[in-house]
Amino acid sequence: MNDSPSAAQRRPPPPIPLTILTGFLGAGKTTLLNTLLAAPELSDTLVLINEFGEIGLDHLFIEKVEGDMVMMSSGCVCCTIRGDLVTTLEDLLRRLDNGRIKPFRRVVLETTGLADPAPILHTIMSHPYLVMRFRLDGVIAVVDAVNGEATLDAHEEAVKQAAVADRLVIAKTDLPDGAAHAARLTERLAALNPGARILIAAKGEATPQALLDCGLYDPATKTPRVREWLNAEAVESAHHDHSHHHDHGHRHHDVNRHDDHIQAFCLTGDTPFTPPSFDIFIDLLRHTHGPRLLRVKGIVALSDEPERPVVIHGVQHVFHPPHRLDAWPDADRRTRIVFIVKDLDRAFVEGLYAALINRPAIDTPDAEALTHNPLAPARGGLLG
Ligand SMILES: Nc1nc2c(ncn2[C@@H]2O[C@H](COP(=O)(O)OP(=O)(O)OP(=O)(O)O)[C@@H](O)[C@H]2O)c(=O)[nH]1
Repeated sequence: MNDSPSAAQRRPPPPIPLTILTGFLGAGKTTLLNTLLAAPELSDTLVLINEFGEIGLDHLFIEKVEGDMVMMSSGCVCCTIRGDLVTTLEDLLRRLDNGRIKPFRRVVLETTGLADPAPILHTIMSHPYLVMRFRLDGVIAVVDAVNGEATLDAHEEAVKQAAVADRLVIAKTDLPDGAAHAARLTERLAALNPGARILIAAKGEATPQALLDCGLYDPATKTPRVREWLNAEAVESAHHDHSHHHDHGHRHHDVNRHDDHIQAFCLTGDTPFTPPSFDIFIDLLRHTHGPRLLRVKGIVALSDEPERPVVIHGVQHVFHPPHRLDAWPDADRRTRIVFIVKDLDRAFVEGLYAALINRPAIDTPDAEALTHNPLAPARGGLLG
């Protein structure tokens, strides 16, 4: 049956994929963007530049479109965020819906080199309208092989940028200084963010195919790609390697090193949560440790419908509305949640999980105590 025009008009348009391109000052973000924009996959892309201070992109611009909008030599439209990200995105959607702007199919948001990407992810995910219109496709962080290690030592923002990324692009390995540092930098980045793929720009690895559509949904088949998105196996095996190094004293914990405040781990468990205990798990985590949760992604087994897991995605205290899948993506039926955290003890998260699935442990409240706590957050949480 055909939809009436009014029904078709009421249906919200498919969400637009939004990629966040980050990396420290001078790392090579614009250079990478220029290369990517030349590819047909990025035609009809809207580029948003969140510049800090002076805009050094004049070489990209050929034609003024309207206000802050410019047409770039690639044919893509570019806009500079001068004020608020939400206002800019809302304004762009209005212009798109009114046909006052060249239609775009994808958005790339280049952050300032000094940006902590977590609040940007958080802003988009927590906005009731933007979360419907945009689909967070992925975070790409560019790291400069020449200065990368020094930058990671000196700037916590750079560590956070690398830690929350889905893809890490190492630039400038074509320079002798860069080539010399590439192996050590790669190792450090892999320890910091074991779930992210590392791509070397000078080897031509940073292609649109490798960088785009790395979110949860495959836009072509419209099926979830949980396994690749989580990359939980990589996070788990990196944790084992890391413990091994600790056991042998090869790597020393340095409280002043930014990397040592950030860790990635995967919580894995066979026992499903009950829906109320899962709500409490997330509520307690975000209320007690919200700012420490740089990124949380997972697939979760719930006891009400064990064959239909829930996918979660959170940044700080904001969580995307959980999404029920029709089935498990593979034979593995375990809950797997990848945590990228700052100054948060893995044992706390594991203890909370154990308590909520009723695995007894010394000095840990059981699920009954947590779910029937009169001080616990009221119902109506993530799962309603
Ligand atoms: N040799 C070499 N130079 C590069 C590479 N990537 C970037 N550069 C150079 O590094 C400088 C900074 O690159 P940009 O792409 O402007 O870096 P950015 O991260 O956008 O910089 P900001 O916007 O200032 O934060 C430029 O001079 C680039 O030409 C690379 O892979 N190899």
